Amino acid sequence: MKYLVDSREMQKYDANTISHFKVPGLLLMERAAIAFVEELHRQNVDLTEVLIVCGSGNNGGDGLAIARLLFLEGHAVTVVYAGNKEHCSESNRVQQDILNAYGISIYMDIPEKIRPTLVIDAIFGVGLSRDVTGEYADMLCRMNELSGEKAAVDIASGISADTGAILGTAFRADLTITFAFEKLGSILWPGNEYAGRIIVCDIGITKESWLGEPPAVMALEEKDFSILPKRKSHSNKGSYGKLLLIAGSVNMAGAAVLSAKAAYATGCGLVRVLTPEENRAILQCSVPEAVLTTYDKTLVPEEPVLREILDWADAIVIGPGLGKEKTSAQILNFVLEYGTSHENKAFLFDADALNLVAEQKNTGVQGADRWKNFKNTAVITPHLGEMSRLTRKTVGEIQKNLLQTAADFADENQVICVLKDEHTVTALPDHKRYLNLSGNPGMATAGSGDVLSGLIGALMAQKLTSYQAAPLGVYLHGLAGDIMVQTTGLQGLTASDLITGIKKVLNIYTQQ
Ligand SMILES: NC(=O)C1=CN([C@@H]2O[C@H](COP(=O)(O)OP(=O)(O)OC[C@H]3O[C@@H](n4cnc5c(N)ncnc54)[C@H](OP(=O)(O)O)[C@@H]3O)[C@@H](O)[C@H]2O)[C@@H](O)CC1
Ligand SMILES: Nc1ncnc2c1ncn2[C@@H]1O[C@H](COP(=O)(O)OP(=O)(O)O)[C@@H](O)[C@H]1O
Ligand SMILES: [K+]
Repeated sequence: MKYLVDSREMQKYDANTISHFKVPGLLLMERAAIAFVEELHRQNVDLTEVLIVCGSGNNGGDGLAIARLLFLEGHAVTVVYAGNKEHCSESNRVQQDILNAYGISIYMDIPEKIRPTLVIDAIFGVGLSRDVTGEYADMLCRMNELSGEKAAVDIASGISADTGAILGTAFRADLTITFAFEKLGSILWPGNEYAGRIIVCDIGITKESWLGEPPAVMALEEKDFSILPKRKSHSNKGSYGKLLLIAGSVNMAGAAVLSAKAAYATGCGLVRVLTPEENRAILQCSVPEAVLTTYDKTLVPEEPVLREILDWADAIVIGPGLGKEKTSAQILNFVLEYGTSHENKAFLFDADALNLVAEQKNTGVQGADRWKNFKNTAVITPHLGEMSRLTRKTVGEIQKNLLQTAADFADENQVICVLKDEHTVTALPDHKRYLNLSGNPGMATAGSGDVLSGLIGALMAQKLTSYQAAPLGVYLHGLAGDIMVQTTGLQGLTASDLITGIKKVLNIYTQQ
């Protein structure tokens, strides 16, 4: 597990290191500058002609210290100060004095005709507090247009460290060398397009500096696969969970097929599919391992039938390709009612199950979102369009604040909200959030979400808690895409490839 920080958290951890652990701020700044310069060398950056633009805060202080180190190594360095030299942080003032003592000039504007091989941006870091305008905006535009590689100190200036939003104008880096922890804004879109390669350097601000208050956002890493269910020799299919998939409609059998295949690929012992009779032939041919219960598309199965198959299951996934017919809505309502009184079952709502809940909620149907009352916290897996219907926010609004939207929904609805995007957010109702770092744009392909719901359902059926299964499933799904894209390429990656990918990833991580 690694942690990702926003500006408030990073500033607090900086301050804790300085005030609680008595590490002088200037020492941290020196370590930051040394780490930055070492990384430039490690990355073989051309240091023939360096331009470094520094602001008046501590990010600028880092920049001034970096300029001095490069100058002392014998490189040609031009230092430009953006802002008011007098209105600066204490450490920034000290760094200015050191440069003056070494006789290093500090210019107030970018010299004409400069042709740098490297442009370093040290104007704003995590202290950026408002839109960049006027001379600062003009300076950033000119820096972007200059020749040479572009490197940002800590975060590209103009990017919100919290949301990744461009606050007015931003520096477009090829490389961001960041300190202590990765900043959320460099990972979230559109900030990720301004960060370039991100390298994290230790400067002595560690977990101790959290003083018991860890960052709210985490990202899973390969070592977190240690909780994946493993095969035991003394076992049978009943040992690996029973998953009920309520999926597929007359024109959407494929969603049920993909979900069921993904669940078996994830090691589920038994998968049963509840689907309209029309899908029988295709399901039996495509997933002969699945058990089927079918219904007449115009007639809801009798209550005892529904109750029997729900009682049978350890985990229930409802939604992939379900359609929005009356029968689908009636089955969904039965499941929502059943869930309120069955705390030993795990539930996942996806796709049309979410669209139906949204429709009912938005037309004022009481209890449309009864998942709020589930004792065993339910998982929901909306993509941005489904989230827009559920929240009545536009996709644009949601994208601007992906983390907060998912977290608010999780809290208000007491569900685990898996908001699917380039970096999927999994928000738990206790304020914990995961940002997924695996996956690739090849996964933006039909059926990819159906694979995810079958995968998470299978993990829940194998007795991972919903809190474990949702973020781990998202991470595994992304890695399945990453492993397959190496042979399929981005365009060629299909949802079916992801199923092969799941097997490959599990083969690697459950044998260790
Ligand atoms: N000792 C430490 O704590 C360590 C910190 N470290 C480094 O410090 C960075 C954080 O430093 P920071 O907190 O000083 O904030 P920073 O990013 O320099 O920006 C603040 C300055 O920008 C200004 N300003 C803001 N927005 C503006 C706008 N839109 N337009 C115009 N001005 C604007 C603001 O002005 P003001 O609002 O006061 O008028 C203020 O002058 C961090 O990212 C890391 O690189 C490391 O060295 C490790 C040790
Ligand atoms: N650009 C991307 N990078 C990484 N993952 C992506 C990208 N685009 C989509 N995905 C992933 O692919 C899946 C798409 O799900 P969804 O839109 O529900 O597909 P479908 O409805 O076709 O099954 C999600 O898990 C999402 O996170
Ligand atoms: K910067």
